[in-house]
Amino acid sequence: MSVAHCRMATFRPYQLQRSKSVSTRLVRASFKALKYPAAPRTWLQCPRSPLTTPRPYQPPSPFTQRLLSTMGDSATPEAPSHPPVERSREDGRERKLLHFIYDQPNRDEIQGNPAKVLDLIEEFGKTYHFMNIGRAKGKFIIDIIEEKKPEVMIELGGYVGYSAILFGDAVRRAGGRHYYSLELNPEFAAIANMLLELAGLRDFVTILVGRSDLSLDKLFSSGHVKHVEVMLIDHYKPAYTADLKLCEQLGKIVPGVSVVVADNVLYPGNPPYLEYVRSTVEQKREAAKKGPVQAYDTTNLPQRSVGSFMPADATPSFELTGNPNLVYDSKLVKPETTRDAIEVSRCVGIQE
Ligand SMILES: C[S@@+](CC[C@H](N)C(=O)[O-])C[C@H]1O[C@@H](n2cnc3c(N)ncnc32)[C@H](O)[C@@H]1O
Repeated sequence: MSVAHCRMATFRPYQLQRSKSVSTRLVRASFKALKYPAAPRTWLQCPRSPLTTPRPYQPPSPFTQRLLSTMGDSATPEAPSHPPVERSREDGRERKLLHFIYDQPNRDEIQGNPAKVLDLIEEFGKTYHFMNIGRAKGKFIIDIIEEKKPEVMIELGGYVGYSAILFGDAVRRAGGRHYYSLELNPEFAAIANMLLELAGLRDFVTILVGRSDLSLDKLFSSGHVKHVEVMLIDHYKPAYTADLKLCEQLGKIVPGVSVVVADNVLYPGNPPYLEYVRSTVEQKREAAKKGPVQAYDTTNLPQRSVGSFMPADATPSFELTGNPNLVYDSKLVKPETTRDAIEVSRCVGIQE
């Protein structure tokens, strides 16, 4: 691998500091929202003794506001002056799922049975929409797991653990050693851990909470993961290309070994990612002449995707060039029953 194209990531302590303070504020905000769920306006206006008067409401900083606006009412530290708004996807459905599953009368039969936990997630998914990959697209990924028999599989974007249960079980059955699920939202991670526990996969699957790029860097630098065998990308749409480039420039994409699967490439779609994995080496070398970039490519991405999960002006934690010399055999795989598809990119060579 050429040294010129394989610059190590430049770590910026500023980025880490920023993400730490934001997560601290998020936790505080979540507790505040839980403590004062739906207090009427008069609640704030009641005369109080100086000892019990709440501190004047401090609005969050603009950065935190933008981050929180991507995460739903339960995380928004608004002054408790009006009832929470019911918005789709932000109505606590993930917590309701946990109660639904843990309230099953036959929990002893479910314990240790990944298929039964998946069935229950799907059953509850008839009432609420969940962002799970589903069985139809999942079947193709299970085929890849059975073919490649990865020792370790990584997923970017774990949500409530559906894909970690589906593919973690498949990796274990194929003789693998471990599954890492990288998830930004600690509440989703906590729910996923409870469902993994019920599925009997808690020891096999580790959820890393935080930004995927920082977690990937940690996994590689700690030696827990030597290189990418099978990786599912299913998280912040602008980060698909950035995180793949990070793996490339750290030397973790290996010809003949690494298979990268990206979800939602048709709906909501990910044109910059498809363009990157389908480009020739010459096209990528030309683009890389600009030098390392520390920004997400959001060209032709739906605005909704750019503002989901992360603030719309978020930037990667590292300067990125990728490795333009890597050659992929990249194909769309679309089940008949879904309108969406996955992109399966196999690294097949390195062009010097
Ligand atoms: C589509 S869902 C994942 C669904 C899951 N793979 C499944 O099929 O069950 C996307 C998840 O990615 C997480 N996410 C978004 N941006 C992220 C980031 N930068 N790092 C890690 N996780 C992220 C979100 O919190 C959300 O839970």
